[in-house]
Amino acid sequence: MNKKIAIIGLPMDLGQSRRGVDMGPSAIRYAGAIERLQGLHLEVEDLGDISVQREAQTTDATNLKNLSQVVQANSKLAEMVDRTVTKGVFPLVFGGDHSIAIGTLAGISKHYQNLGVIWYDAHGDLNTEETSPSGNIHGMPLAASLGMGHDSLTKLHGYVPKVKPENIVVIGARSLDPGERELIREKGIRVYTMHEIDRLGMPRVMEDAINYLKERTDGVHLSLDLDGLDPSEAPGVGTPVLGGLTYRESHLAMEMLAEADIITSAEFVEVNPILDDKNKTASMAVGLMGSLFGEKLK
Ligand SMILES: NC(=[NH2+])NCCC[C@H](N)C(=O)O
Ligand SMILES: [Mn+2]
Ligand SMILES: [Mn+2]
Repeated sequence: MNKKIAIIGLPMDLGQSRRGVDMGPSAIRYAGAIERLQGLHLEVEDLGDISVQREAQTTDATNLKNLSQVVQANSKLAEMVDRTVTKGVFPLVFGGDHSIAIGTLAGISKHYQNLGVIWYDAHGDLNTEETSPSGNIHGMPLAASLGMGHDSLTKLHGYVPKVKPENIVVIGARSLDPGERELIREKGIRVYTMHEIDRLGMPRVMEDAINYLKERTDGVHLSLDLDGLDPSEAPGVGTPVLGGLTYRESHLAMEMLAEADIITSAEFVEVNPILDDKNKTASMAVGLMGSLFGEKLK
């Protein structure tokens, strides 16, 4: 794995309806992310937070909430991530709601022929403005990256699509809207729902996912939504869904990714310190980061 890491924060909550995820980057830093990575002898540079314009520049003539602000913030993120990858540095992005994956993927994907994506999440985030039950853009980033949805989201950073359906693996899904299920079926996206994880166990699921991606991709982005974890352990998220992954399973998943050495960029999103219990969810994000970057007990 790349020894040089650049941290980029995007303190944005405009892709969903609850205040608080804009404080995610501070909470993750406060939980000791940088020290943890430095402890692994990695060279870490914190590029700070991207500024977010809260007021709309134009009135959006769509049912997508805060579209112009989300596009503006994501365009800045795409620029920064693009520059980071160009320098040969590993981009590590702290959110913010999950709509920021649109910008992260836009900045990364042009550097690869076949970028793989691991979407670690309770949700598919495969809605478009037609299928979304909420109008919240954080439920749309994976669809947008596939080239589906509103033009200003799909065309962000100047090219479409960012990922191919066969290069995506979703892990931990347990809340999928009807339109998302249809898209998964239609595009043949590989999804390990909680059902497969319970039946096969995390070791087998990760082994499968890693082998699958290794065969077809030349880089893999990890997009980790903390609501993939069970809310009893990770309460600091805006859209909790019961029946989720444990912290232990998630650690194992990260350790297996570290061993396979396939991850080339990552983001940790949806940490909401206002809903959290003593910064526990942010601390879990940091713990998982440790494992992802090769922390070992012996
Ligand atoms: N990144 C997330 N937490 N996404 C939750 C999405 C929830 C729901 N599917 C929606 O479209 O509104
Ligand atoms: Mn998500
Ligand atoms: Mn989610």
